[in-house]
Amino acid sequence: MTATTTADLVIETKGLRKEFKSRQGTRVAVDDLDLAVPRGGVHGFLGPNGSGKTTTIRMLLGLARATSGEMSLFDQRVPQCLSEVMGRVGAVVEMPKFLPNFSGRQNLTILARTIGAPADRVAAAVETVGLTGRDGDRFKSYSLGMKQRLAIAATLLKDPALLILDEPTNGLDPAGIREIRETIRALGESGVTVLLSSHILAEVQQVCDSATIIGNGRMLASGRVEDLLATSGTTYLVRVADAAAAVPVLERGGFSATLDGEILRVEGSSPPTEISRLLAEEQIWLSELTPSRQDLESFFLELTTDQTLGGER
Ligand SMILES: Nc1ncnc2c1ncn2[C@@H]1O[C@H](COP(=O)(O)OP(=O)(O)OP(=O)(O)O)[C@@H](O)[C@H]1O
Repeated sequence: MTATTTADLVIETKGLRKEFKSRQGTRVAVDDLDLAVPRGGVHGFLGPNGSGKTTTIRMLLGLARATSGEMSLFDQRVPQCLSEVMGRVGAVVEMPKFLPNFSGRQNLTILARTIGAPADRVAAAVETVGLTGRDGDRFKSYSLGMKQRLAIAATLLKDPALLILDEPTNGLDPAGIREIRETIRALGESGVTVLLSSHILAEVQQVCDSATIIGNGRMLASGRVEDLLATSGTTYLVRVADAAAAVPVLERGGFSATLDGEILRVEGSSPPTEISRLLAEEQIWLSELTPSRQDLESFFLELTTDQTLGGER
């Protein structure tokens, strides 16, 4: 990861810890977490269920008290300076309470008035989340994905510099998931820093520029997504007409290639464009070249399987 100065960090935690005490004992939900979210783009906060993502977000937003450690938003200590920075932070941690019989637009207009945001932000927010055309429909007629997008639109009314979204695609169908992901991507590109919590590696891979992976409340890895994936040594699935002929070509080029039915599993440290170049030189044309999903996921699993999730300690 390239060196990042504190001033470039929108979110920073140092030694953050959260214990929940019960009659059964002490549950450590967040354990000595150093989180560093750079300014701009989408930062994934990736971890299996129960790994401490929501608890961390709740602490950052002043909704839960940290047992120990330090937190800053925009270089200002929180929760001490929360009132000074909250104007720049939008968050969707759970579905806000919208009025079911009012339209999406009416709900946003009421909210804009309540928080003193200019009325013209409503149309802009509706457009950003892709609800234009449906904003006049009653909230209660919205699909879960539309409700989620309205929740994001509500946070945009105050024109935040940082948007914190906790598992925004949970419970959505594939079309809803795609729409939310596109919205998040667009927000990241527009200059807003987005912290996207997710337990889905593919989601982080598709949407995020950088990511922090946690397991059992502890940081496991952090950095640019492409660097994290490079560490995992991606396997590529390659389909060509004559797979047997392709094996020695790839091996001469420094890759290891194994035949798996009609598909070649190709591994190596060079970029995938090198696979197509080597094969094309021998007049072997690719009909498919895809990163092996299983291997990308196994990286995540490798990091997280030893974690006894949510165990008492
Ligand atoms: N109020 C609470 N009291 C006791 N334990 C809690 C409380 N809130 C969270 N926990 C525990 O802390 C751990 C971390 O939970 P958290 O909700 O932060 O994880 P998460 O990564 O957000 O998971 P999910 O994706 O399932 O929401 C879990 O073991 C959870 O059971």
